[in-house]
Amino acid sequence: MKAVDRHLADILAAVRPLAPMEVDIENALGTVLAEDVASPMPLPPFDNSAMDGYAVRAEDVAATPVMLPVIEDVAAGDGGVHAVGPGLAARIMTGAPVPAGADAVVPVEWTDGGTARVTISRPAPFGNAIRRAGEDVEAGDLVLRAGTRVGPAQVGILAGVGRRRVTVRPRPRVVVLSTGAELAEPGTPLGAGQIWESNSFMLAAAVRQAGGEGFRAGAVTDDPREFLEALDTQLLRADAVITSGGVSMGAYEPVKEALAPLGKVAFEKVAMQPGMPQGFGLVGPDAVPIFTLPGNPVSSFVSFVLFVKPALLAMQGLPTGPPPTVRAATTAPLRSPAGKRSFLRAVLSGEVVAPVHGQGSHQLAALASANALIVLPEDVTELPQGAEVEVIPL
Ligand SMILES: Nc1nc2c(c(=O)[nH]1)N[C@H]1C(S)=C(S)[C@@H](COP(=O)(O)OP(=O)(O)OC[C@H]3O[C@@H](n4cnc5c(N)ncnc54)[C@H](O)[C@@H]3O)O[C@H]1N2
Ligand code: MOO
Ligand SMILES: [Mg+2]
Repeated sequence: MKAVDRHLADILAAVRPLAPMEVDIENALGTVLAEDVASPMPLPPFDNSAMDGYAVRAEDVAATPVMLPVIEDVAAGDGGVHAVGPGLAARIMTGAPVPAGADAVVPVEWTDGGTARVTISRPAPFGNAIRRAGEDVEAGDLVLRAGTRVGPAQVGILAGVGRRRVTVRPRPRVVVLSTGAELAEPGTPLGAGQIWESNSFMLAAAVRQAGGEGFRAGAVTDDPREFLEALDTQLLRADAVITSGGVSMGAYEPVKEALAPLGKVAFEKVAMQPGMPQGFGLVGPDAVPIFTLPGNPVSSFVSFVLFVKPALLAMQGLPTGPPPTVRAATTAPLRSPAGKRSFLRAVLSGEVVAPVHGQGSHQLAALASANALIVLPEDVTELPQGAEVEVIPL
């Protein structure tokens, strides 16, 4: 059997970051920046008021109460603003440029709110309520680095430095193709021997959570020709393909039967539980990565976490590798088959981790009740309650 680490290493050696492309910042959410972004100018670009009030010279309001003539109103967006001379004030609004000569803003609450003249009841020290040019960013400063995942705040600063378009690595478009004659669409009635199809929904959601766009291509039956036709069509829009089912030792294994003869996908037994039957390769004229995951729902989920997600991160130009782990003490004794790495579904809370009831690779409800995977190494078969274990938070 192939080692888990070897299988991941082979996959990561074969996948490449997607080509960068320019997008409108409105479509940048969730992508990864492929360029460093600098600000062309200081932010704020000019000294401006932090409050609604009066722009004054601090020395003129050192002794209060004091009455000052108001020379004009300065609103946010005003251009040619007059200087504030000694003994004068300008009524100013939040975000408006601080007039030359003024060095403090008196909030309106400390005044009588006058328009022709204002009486100020409290001194405002030098610099009061003034936001200085360049306080956030100096001209030329990097505000975002290549490799940053774009969230709402990153979209905001892109706009804030005047960018409309930005170069990113796109979200990988991943087609999820399920196989199995027994599969019925959720929301439709079940026939005899049928179950509702869940893997394509779960895997498409996992793709989205990993920064990609997941497309469900629906389920095909156990006919390898039907599978190949569906694959051919889907390859046109896919940066990667995930299949579920049809890769084990049965008489009807459409994925294996269709792809094995083409010699592009290596079907292997990986030394893990669940998720032993695996396949990976590059298919079609564009050498699109394909992950052929086992059909048992928990097996396909664990396979995604271990192999597909790291590959999707690499395709987005992000640092990648095995899923990050933490350490915790198990609340129950644990068992694992010799020679296989086990991934037990568990609930992690702080320093302790409790395996959930139902560790079968078909037990999707048990998976849905878990928030972590306990990792038991290949050479471990038993651990007592309280032992420290490695845990993958989900
Ligand atoms: N003789 C052997 N039998 C099996 C072996 C083996 O080594 N020797 N391996 C077992 C293991 S481990 C796994 S995992 C499964 C993998 O099977 P396949 O990848 O071929 O998947 P299927 O046979 O199509 O389905 C397995 C199981 O999962 C259910 N399934 C499949 N697709 C979906 C879906 N989209 N949504 C919900 N459930 C799905 C399917 O009904 C089966 O119950 O093989 C073992 N057998
Ligand atoms: O390895 Mo299968 O993936 O246990 O159920
Ligand atoms: Mg099978």
